[in-house]
Amino acid sequence: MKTALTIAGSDSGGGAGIQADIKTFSALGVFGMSAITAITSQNTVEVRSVQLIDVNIINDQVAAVLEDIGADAVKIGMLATPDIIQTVAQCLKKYKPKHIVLDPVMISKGGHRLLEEDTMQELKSTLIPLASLVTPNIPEAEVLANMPIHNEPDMYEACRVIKKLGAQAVLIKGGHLQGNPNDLYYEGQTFQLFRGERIETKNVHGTGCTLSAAIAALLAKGKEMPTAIDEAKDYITNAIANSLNIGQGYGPTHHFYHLYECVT
Ligand SMILES: Nc1ncnc2c1ncn2[C@@H]1O[C@H](COP(=O)(O)OP(=O)(O)O)[C@@H](O)[C@H]1O
Ligand SMILES: Cc1ncc(COP(=O)(O)OP(=O)(O)O)c(N)n1
Repeated sequence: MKTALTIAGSDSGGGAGIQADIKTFSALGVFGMSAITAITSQNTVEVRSVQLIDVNIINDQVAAVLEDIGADAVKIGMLATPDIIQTVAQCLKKYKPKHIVLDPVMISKGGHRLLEEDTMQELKSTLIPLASLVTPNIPEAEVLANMPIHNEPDMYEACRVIKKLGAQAVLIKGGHLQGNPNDLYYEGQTFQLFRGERIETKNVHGTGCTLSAAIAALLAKGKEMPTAIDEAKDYITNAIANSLNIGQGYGPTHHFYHLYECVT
């Protein structure tokens, strides 16, 4: 049984964060474990409050898991402060997991900041260089690349800029652009565009979390990076197509166990 550890925030609404990650790991046949960095009180409409977890508790969660069980892949989500980023980076340097997928969560779909202002530089200098893959959406890529992204050609330039921050590879997700949601992968030599067809739905809460968790799970299962991204793209597309109409706002993308057959 392959294992994956998510180091991220808790979403009480169940659609994003460690809840989305664990559901995705399980749906893809990987044993999921979690180290919680923040407790968020949220639903499909809003984030009502956030309680950050003490860095010593974050460190202990990661150490407890990696010293006993280990992890074939690590997925990183919401890390709200420089101290939390430094703590997680120290753990990654100590335990050296083979695959590290970093989803640079900054703002929730409902517009709530999940990353404090002074944390961006720490993310760039301390954490991104440790990542096997960093998976920004368009707004996050604009911040990381310090440039506007209006179209796919801009995505190519932004990939080059973000790659220079030190990650082994970059995947800029195209869902926030007009037109089809194509995602662009760049590992420093060549580009690969993973094409999608837009599904008209408001139920896109947690799509980024779910995609990065699916990539981590598939890497844990031994898939090469482009294959992992390709199969994770199929997974998230199916999840969106089968998403749940629950709550008043952005519904969650549903995690079907039968999707497991779609990507194996
Ligand atoms: N309406 C949609 N239909 C199909 N795929 C989508 C849709 N919106 C986003 N995606 C895909 O879902 C994943 C998450 O993308 P995106 O929404 O851009 O990131 P985030 O959820 O982090 O904001 C990407 O693979 C993207 O191409
Ligand atoms: C605890 C927590 N982590 C991440 C998010 C981001 O989820 P969402 O707002 O749906 O954005 P994407 O996952 O689609 O990038 C969150 N809301 N809460």
